[in-house]
Amino acid sequence: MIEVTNLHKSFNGEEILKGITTTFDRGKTNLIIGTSGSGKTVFLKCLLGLFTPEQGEICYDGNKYSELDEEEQRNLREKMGMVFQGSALFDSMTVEENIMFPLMMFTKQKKEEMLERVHEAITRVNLENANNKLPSEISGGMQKRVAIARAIVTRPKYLFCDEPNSGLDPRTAIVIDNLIKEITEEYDITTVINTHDMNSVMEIGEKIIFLKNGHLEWEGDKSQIFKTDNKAVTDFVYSSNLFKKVRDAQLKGL
Ligand SMILES: Nc1ncnc2c1ncn2[C@@H]1O[C@H](COP(=O)(O)OP(=O)(O)OP(=O)(O)O)[C@@H](O)[C@H]1O
Repeated sequence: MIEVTNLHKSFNGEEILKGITTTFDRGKTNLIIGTSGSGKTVFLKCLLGLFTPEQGEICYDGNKYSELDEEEQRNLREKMGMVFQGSALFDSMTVEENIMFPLMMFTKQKKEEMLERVHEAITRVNLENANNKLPSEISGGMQKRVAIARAIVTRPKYLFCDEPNSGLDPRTAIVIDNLIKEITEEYDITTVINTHDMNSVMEIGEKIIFLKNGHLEWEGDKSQIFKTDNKAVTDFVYSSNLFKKVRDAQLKGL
C-alpha cells in the first residue's frame, strides 16, 4: 500500500503538484489519468523516488520515505518494478538477457539462480519460445511482455507503468492490461499505472485518480467514473469517440 499525503512538487518556482493526497491499495491496479500536462508523470516519478517533493509525504507499507536513510531508500527502490512507455528494451540483448538485466544490476545471485527467476518470469508472461530472440524480432505486444517480465523478475512489491498500452492495437492492449492486473493480484503488488486510455480505465480501473493542473480533481473506480458529473472528468471520458457515441445513443434511447 502506498499512502500519499499533501504532496507538492515544483520546478523553477512553478508548482506542478499542488497538494495531492491519496492511497494506492496492494493487490489492486491503481490508475492515474488526466489531461496532458496535469502532472501525471511528475507524480509517478515522485512515487518512484526519482523526484523529491518539497512538501508532503509518501509512505510505502508504513515506511515514510522522508525518514529512510540512503541504504533504506536504495532497498526500497529495489522493491520497485517499472514498465516504461515504449518498453525501453536493450536492442542488442536477447529477451532472456533483457529480463536478466535487473538481477545482474541489483542482486548478487548466481547465474543458475538468475536463470531460474528469468524463466519463471518468461513463463508467467507466456514468452516461452522467445528467449533467444532480439527485441526487433518480436511484435510490440511481445516486447511489452518482455518489459513486464523484466519489471517483475526482481519480485517487486510496487509496480509502476507509464502508458503500458502506447503503440499497441486495442486487442493486444486489453491483453496486456489484463496481464498486469493478473500479476498484480497473484503477486500481491501495489500497481500504479499512468494512462490516457479509456479502455484501460474500463478494463482494469479498480482505483482511478484524475489529476487536473496538479490537483487531485476526482477519485473513484471504473463503475463510478460514468456516474460523476465532474465536468473535467466527463470531458476526459467523452473525449473518446466511442464512449461519446454510446452516450449519445443512450440519450436518444437507442
Ligand atoms: N524535469 C522537469 N523540469 C521542469 N518542468 C518539468 C519537468 N518534468 C515535468 N515538468 C513540467 O511539469 C508539467 C507536468 O508534466 P507531466 O509530464 O507530469 O504531465 P503529464 O500529465 O504526464 O502529461 P502527458 O499526459 O502529456 O504526458 C509540465 O508543464 C512539464 O513541463
